[in-house]
Amino acid sequence: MICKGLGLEKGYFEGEVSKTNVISVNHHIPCPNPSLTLGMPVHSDPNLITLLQQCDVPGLQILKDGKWIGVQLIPHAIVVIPGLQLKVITNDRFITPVHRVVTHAKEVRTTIGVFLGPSPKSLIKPATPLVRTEPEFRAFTYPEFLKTFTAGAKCDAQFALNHFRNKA
Ligand SMILES: O=C(O)CCC(=O)C(=O)O
Ligand SMILES: [Fe+2]
Repeated sequence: MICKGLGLEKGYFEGEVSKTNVISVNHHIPCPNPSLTLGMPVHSDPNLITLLQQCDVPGLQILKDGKWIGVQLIPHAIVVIPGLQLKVITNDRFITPVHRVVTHAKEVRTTIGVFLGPSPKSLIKPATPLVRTEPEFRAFTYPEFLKTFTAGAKCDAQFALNHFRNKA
């Protein structure tokens, strides 16, 4: 579906670019005063794409126009979060949302995330059909990206993207 929307050949995201598959279960315990702590800090997912199964307790928020918006709870729906590699490969067409998880005063929140990401040897670069003049990013391997992303234990998406961005 993503390939079709972008005009890329079917199966473009199959193979090395989506070879790693990490399943993570997040168990957010209640916090009597949710203003004191977050369930998960502000971040952008560094992988290719994340598929998230929420439960019936709210908590996930996306930053939009400087405001935190709660992600709606729809029973059995999967939340699709484009990761930073999708932003690079689509040459900035995809937005990788900044998100966080707030705590709930009383309820436990358990979610299941499937994180699809590139294999270590996969070379990440903007897809040629999506580049008009110059690609926005230079080619890199996923381990190179993660090293920059996690430098100083910061998980700073803008820093990592700027590091690999071709300057005008
Ligand atoms: O638990 C959630 O709702 C979101 C988790 C998340 O953003 C992540 O694991 O990257
Ligand atoms: Fe996330």
